[in-house]
Amino acid sequence: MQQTADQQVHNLIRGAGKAKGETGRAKMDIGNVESKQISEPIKSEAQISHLALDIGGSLIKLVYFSTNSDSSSSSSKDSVAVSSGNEGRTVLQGKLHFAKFETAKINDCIDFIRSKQLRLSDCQKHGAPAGEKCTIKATGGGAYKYADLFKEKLGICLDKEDEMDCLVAGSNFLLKAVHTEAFTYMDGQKEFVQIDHDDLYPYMLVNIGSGVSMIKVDGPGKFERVSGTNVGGGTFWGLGRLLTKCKSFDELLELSHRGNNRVIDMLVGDIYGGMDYTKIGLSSTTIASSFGKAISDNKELEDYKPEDISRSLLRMISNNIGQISYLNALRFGLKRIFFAGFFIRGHAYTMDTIAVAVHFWSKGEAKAMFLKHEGFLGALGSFMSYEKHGFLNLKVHQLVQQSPVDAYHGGDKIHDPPNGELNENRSIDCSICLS
Ligand SMILES: Nc1ncnc2c1ncn2[C@@H]1O[C@H](COP(=O)(O)OP(=O)(O)OP(=O)(O)O)[C@@H](O)[C@H]1O
Ligand SMILES: CC(C)(CO)[C@@H](O)C(=O)NCCC(=O)O
Repeated sequence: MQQTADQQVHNLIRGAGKAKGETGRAKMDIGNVESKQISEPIKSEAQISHLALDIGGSLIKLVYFSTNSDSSSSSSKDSVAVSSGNEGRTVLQGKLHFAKFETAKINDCIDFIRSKQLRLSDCQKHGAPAGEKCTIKATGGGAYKYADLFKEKLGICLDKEDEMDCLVAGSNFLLKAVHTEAFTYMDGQKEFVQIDHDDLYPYMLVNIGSGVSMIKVDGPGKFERVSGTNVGGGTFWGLGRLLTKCKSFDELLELSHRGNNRVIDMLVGDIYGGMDYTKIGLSSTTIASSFGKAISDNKELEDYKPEDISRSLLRMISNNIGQISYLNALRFGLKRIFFAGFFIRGHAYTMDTIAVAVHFWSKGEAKAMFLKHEGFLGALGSFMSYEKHGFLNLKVHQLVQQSPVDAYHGGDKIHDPPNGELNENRSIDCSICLS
């Protein structure tokens, strides 16, 4: 059922603890979380509950709730018993936090969770029958692949949630609850999009992870994965690594800033002697063939600058995804396409290329939009699926651009994306209501 504007922040989430008869709180600490310093001393205390995971082909995403701990580590100070509409329930004020790790470095993620002291004993302390394992919600292929590893190393069972369900739940939640979530990006201009909650559906969700999923969303829990492509973020990073010898995704992305794709791409003008092909609407600067110049240049790979290769590759993949997305939106008459997934990284050139592709192929009819919490849809959806096990009501107060906790936030500390967006560092002020 669609929520009204006033109701939308009261998404009902049930905590796993309810099923076990506990209060839904587990005592955990926020530590120094530079992944290489996981075992460093804990810097600050906070009550953390309801950790959820999305374990993808490239990255592991974590979403967790912590109570405010600025003044005290006492849970009673942070939790507020609220009367109207919440009789008999405990309301915890706090933040939703986001962190990520490379899937190839899953042990860093496990160490991070361990540093939060999410212990089996906490689950049992709060009422889990002896012998019953501590469980956390998890989605993505890794929830299956790494289930035994989590059990073995942390004694934690992964309670698996469907990846597409979680992506859609996360997307619907963000679009309704965070009013500066969606934005357009064109010619270097970012513009926030006001979402009309009564006119959100249908829309196309394109999640660009390692691979790409295109999902037609018709309502809460109502969706169909209508297409996908294996040419996605994994392709950019994988091919880019081989072609440039870059050591990290961010280095590859960074390189693309300085590159000139025209050195490698064959343009319409290269074929038409510098002229436009006006009759079919192609300007001389349109890319006729990505990497096409490499066939005639008589150059070896080493003769090309890594930055030019990176830029051509990024352009090729972003353009292709934009085009396929639009063609699928066209199949279903969808005008709004939201792009998410960690491939985007709030990166100007990527967003611009996708937006131009959608604009070009739709002749301005369809609109590409991007999400601030782009890479965390699945993890958020996973977090929200706690509703299946108990009562927990999540209320978002506001989006905080840069949380104080960010100074020691989790995950692999990476360079700031070029446009200054720190997507994995955002936290959301909210409260959860336990009953
Ligand atoms: N620090 C990083 N390390 C590796 N890849 C990164 C990084 N930052 C962004 N990326 C990009 O994000 C992609 C992964 O995005 P995302 O986490 O949304 O997908 P995933 O869940 O890993 O993949 P899938 O859903 O296909 O299993 C990578 O393939 C890469 O293009
Ligand atoms: C396989 C998944 C769903 C895993 O997240 C993703 O990587 C994806 O959508 N890949 C594209 C597969 C395809 O439709 O061709």
